[in-house]
Amino acid sequence: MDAAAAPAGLRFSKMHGAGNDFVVLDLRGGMPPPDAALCRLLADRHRGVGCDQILTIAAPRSADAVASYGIWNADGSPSQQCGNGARCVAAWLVRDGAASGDFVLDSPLASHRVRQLDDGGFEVAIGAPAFAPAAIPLAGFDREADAYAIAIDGRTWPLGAVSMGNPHAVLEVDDVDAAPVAELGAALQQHPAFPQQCNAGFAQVLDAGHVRLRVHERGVGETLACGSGACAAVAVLARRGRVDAATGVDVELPGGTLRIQQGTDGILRMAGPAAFVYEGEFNA
Ligand SMILES: N[C@H](CCC[C@H](N)C(=O)O)C(=O)O
Repeated sequence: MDAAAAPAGLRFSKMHGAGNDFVVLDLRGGMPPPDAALCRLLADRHRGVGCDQILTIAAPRSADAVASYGIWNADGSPSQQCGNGARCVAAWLVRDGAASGDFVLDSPLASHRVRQLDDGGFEVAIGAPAFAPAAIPLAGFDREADAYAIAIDGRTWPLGAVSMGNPHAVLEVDDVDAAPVAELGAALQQHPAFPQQCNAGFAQVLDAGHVRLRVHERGVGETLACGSGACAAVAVLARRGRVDAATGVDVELPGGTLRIQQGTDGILRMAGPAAFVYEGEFNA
C-alpha cells in the first residue's frame, strides 16, 4: 500500500475527542467518500497521517440538520455511530461558521441534537439504547437480558450487550487496569454472537455516578476514549441498577472523562471535549 492511493494534495483536519483521534475530510465540495484502502492509508500511523477513525462531512440529509457525517474505522470498515467524532464534527462546523449554539447533525442512521457548552465542549444526543438482540445484533439469544453468557476459549463471560447505533458488548470488571482488553476485546469483536462484530467495553463501577472504562473498538483496537462505548456502558450498568443515568455518570477513560446523562425521553446525552490538532495536506 503506498501514498499513491491518496489524491494529491488531499486536505484534512486532525482532531481528537478525549484522545480518540480523527482525520476529518470535507466532502461538501464534491470529493467522493474515501474507499477502504484510502481510509487504511490515512489511518496508518507510519505510512499515513494516523487516526482511529476517518470522519467525513457532507450535506445534511434531514430538513433541520446543518450537515451529515460519515465514519470509517482504521481498518477501513464503516460505522454507524461515533460519539467522540460527532463532537469533533460539531466543533469543525462551528469553526467553519456553518453552525453555532444548538444545531442538528445527521449521522449515517439518525439525527442528533448538538449543544455548544460553555467550557468549549459539546453535548450530543446520541440516542436511546437498543437492547433487543435483533437490534444489536446479537445472535443466539432471542430475549433481552441484563447479561448474556458468552463462551470464549472454554471460559464463560457475563456480558451486557446494546446498540447505540453501533454494536457494543460491556463486561463489568473489578479493576480496568487489570482487564484483558486486548485479547478479550479482539476475541469478542470476532465472536459469532456478534454477526456485525462489536466494540467491547470493560467497566469498573466506582459509585452510582462514576465509572472507569476501557474500550477495545471494532476496527481499531483499544482507543483512549469511545463516546458510544461510554453511552453503552452507562446503558448496560443503569439497566442493572449499578449507576444513576438520570442524574448523570462521569465516565473516566484513559484519554479523558465524558459525562453521560439519560433524559426522561430515554435519550442518552454525552458531553465532552473536541480539539483541533493541525490542518494538513496529504500527498502534497
Ligand atoms: N469503532 C466504532 C466506531 C467509532 C466509535 C467511537 N470512536 C466513538 O467515539 O463512539 C464502531 O465500529 O462501531
